[in-house]
Amino acid sequence: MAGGKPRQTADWLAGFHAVEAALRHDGERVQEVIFELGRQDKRAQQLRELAAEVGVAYRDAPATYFAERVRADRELGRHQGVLAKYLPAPAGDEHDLLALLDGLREPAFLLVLDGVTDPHNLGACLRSAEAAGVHAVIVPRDRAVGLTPTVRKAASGAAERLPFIQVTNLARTLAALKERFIWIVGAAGGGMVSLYESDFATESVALVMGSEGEGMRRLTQEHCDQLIYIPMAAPVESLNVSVAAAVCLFEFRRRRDAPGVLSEQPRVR
Ligand SMILES: C[S@@+](CC[C@H](N)C(=O)[O-])C[C@H]1O[C@@H](n2cnc3c(N)ncnc32)[C@H](O)[C@@H]1O
Repeated sequence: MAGGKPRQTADWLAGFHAVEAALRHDGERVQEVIFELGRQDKRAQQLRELAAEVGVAYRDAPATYFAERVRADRELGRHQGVLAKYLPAPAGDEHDLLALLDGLREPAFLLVLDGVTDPHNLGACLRSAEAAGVHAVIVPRDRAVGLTPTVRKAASGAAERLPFIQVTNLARTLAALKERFIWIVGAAGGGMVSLYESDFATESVALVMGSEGEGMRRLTQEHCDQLIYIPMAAPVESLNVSVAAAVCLFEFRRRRDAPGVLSEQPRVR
C-alpha cells in the first residue's frame, strides 16, 4: 500500500467483557486500565489481577472522570466502572490477505461484508465468523464501518483475534480470490440456490453478505460464482445481515466438519 498503513490512535474500551478480552488476547496493546473509585468487588479485583499478570498499569478514577469520557465519546456505551486505553492493531490490507492465504493448511473459509455500516452488525458478524472457524473477514475500506470501540465490544474479543482485512477495491479483491481458486458465494434474498443445496460449502470459499440497506452491490454480485438464499418459512422481507451471516456460516461449518470432507481434493474452476 502506498505510504504504508496509517498510524493508529488509541481507542477506549468500556465494560468488563471488552477490557478482559483485550487483556487476555492483545494485552501488549492495552495501555492502561481505569477502575471507578470504590469498585472493590470480586470481578474488579480479578480484572486488576489479570492486568497485573499481563503487565498493564491500572489506576482508580472518580465517577466524574467516567461521566466525562462517556460525554466525549457517545459510542462508549455502558462502562460498568471499567475503561481501558487500547492501541488497536491496524487492520490488514490486500497484502496481508494474500500472505494469510499462503499460510493456510486447509481450504480457505472467508467472510466478505459488502458495505456493512452498523457497528453492532459488524461486531456480531465478527463474533459469529470466529466461532464458525472463518480465517479472515474482508470489508471495503470506504463506506463501511471499521473496528470502532462499539464493534470491538459487540464482537466480544473476536475483533482482537480474527484477521480483519480492509481493501480499497472489493471487486478487485474478489477477482484475486478467484485466481487463487477460491469460490465466491453471495448470499441474497433473491439467490438462485438454497443455502442447503450450495455445492461450494466444503471448498475454498468466500461467503459474501450485502449491506443493511441496499444489499450486495451489482459489481460484487457479478463476481459471485453462485447466489444462495436462506429459505424462510414466513414472508419476511429479509434477515438482519449478522443473523443471515451466522445462518450461512454455520451451515457451511456443519458441512465442512463432516468426516473426511476437508481432506478431499479441491475442484478446479
Ligand atoms: C438486511 S439484508 C439486505 C436487504 C436488502 N434490501 C436486499 O434486498 O438485499 C442484508 C444482507 O443479509 C443477507 N440476507 C438477508 N436475508 C437473506 C436471505 N433470506 N437469504 C440470503 N441472504 C440474506 C444478504 O446478504 C443481504 O444483502
